[in-house]
Amino acid sequence: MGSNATNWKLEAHPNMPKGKILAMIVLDGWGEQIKDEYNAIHVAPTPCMDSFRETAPDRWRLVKAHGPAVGLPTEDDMGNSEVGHNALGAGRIFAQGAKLVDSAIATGKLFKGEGFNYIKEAFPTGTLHLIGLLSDGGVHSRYDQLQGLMKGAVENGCKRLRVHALTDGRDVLDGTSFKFLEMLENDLKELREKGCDAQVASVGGRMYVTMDRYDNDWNVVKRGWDAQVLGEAPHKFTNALEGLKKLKEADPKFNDQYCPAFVIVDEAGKPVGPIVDGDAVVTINFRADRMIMLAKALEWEKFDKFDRVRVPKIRYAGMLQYDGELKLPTKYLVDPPEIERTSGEFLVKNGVRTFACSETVKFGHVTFFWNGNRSGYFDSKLEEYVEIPSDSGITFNEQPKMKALEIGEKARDAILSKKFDQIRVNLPNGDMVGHTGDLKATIVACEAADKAVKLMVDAIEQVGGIFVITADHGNAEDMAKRNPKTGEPIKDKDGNIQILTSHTCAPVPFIIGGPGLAKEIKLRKDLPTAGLANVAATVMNLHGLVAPSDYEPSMVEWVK
Ligand SMILES: O=C(O)[C@@H](CO)OP(=O)(O)O
Ligand SMILES: [Mn+2]
Ligand SMILES: [Mn+2]
Repeated sequence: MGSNATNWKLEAHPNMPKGKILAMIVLDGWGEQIKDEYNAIHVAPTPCMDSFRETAPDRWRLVKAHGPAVGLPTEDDMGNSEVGHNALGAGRIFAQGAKLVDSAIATGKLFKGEGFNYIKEAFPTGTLHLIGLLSDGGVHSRYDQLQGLMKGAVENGCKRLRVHALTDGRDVLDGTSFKFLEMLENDLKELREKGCDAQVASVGGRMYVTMDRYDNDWNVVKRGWDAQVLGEAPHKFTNALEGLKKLKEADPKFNDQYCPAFVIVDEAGKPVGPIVDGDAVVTINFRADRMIMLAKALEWEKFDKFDRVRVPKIRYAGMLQYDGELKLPTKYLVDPPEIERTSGEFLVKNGVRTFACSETVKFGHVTFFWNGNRSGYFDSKLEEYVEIPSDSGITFNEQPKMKALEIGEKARDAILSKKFDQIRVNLPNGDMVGHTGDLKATIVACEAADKAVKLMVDAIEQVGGIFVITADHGNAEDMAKRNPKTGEPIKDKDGNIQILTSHTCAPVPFIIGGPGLAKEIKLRKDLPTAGLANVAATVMNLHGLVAPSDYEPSMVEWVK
């Protein structure tokens, strides 16, 4: 159903009252896991979060936050912020980027589409550049999709191929960049045997090169631009894998996420793959947030974020279109999921005044992702979105409290002002610090997030409101790689654990409470497999409204 045909009116709920101020709190990266020393949430003092389960166990449950429950291909796919917030906001499960690309490649549809035809025009005389995250994490990209794309491009006439690889270590174990680069080198060798001049052109770690988001730090994108487009970087090597090895040897603190940028040069010292006029470029990530800034640099004529020095005339396509509102990029290989009629839009159109807040690194999560990958307000008279600037240029284990307190205070003030019906926040700590793999810092991070929750819950007490607390996926609850059968942390011969920097497949808590929550409102017992997509209808009920019939069912009911 297109938005033109949409009936936006939501019926009043027969029993649940309207007009309660509702705090919608998302703890990023906060799952439920074995309570041992590698569970940072368990180790951290989190008296507020603990109290809900202890004092009102019937208002506490777990919900699914990974795999098919959030539109990902398989049960082995851990959750992530994009799919998690999409599901939370949309109230329905959409086949997500990962799945859409899989099927477009498997059916060959990708190679017949408008986007591919567009870049194909460059094949006879130009080079095809593929830029993106090199791992099988499945959060932003997947290696088998890159393989499929390279193979299909060569079959469709690509004669010269360059890969600009971004090492991961965040969605996969740190140190695996070597394995993936080796796989890539082997695949490129095979393509060369088929007559395509295929090589790695540049490498850099995702958090230091290219994959910034929400305009947090344009230097990150500039480093990538210099290496990928201009062929300039602080390090130059004739072989990618050797380059990676040398950088690791030279720096004891080396890790995949922050690998410095380097370019591959030929025997004469000339970069093998700068991007030049007449080339084609594809950004291979399917996930939007960390590709948007690069897409702007590649596509926008007017651009003042950094000096691009040289702007090549290229044919550029994204794996997906990353921003439907901005139509960015204009060309793309796979149609993104059409996430329409989100709860945010419904609620605003039914007069629910909405306040949303996070710090920069997660700001788009409670706005852009929540609203179905859509930027901006639905109705600027009824909405206010506040972004608190994140620290930039540091890894978050250096400042694990991040801006939790500031977010909590802003939300508290918004609650107490009574100017809003819904106050929605994302608290990034568990996730952002969890990704650093620093257990001690993650414990501090979880404590800070708990304090922020307390600020909001106390404010809800004062205004007689309702709170809803959940998370978008797991992360901080598990900082060690575990044996999948026993759940025991895997230890090496020296007894050291393998640090887990990634998200998890754990379920996440879902909690309701507050003085405005009538005692007749109960969590349903008949939805044991409910997931994040069930939250939107629940929240609509708590606002006194009946959810649209195609939404996943509400987890609450009125019991006399
Ligand atoms: O940092 C990110 O991009 C992802 C992990 O790849 O985390 P999140 O989904 O929580 O934003
Ligand atoms: Mn997240
Ligand atoms: Mn994360």
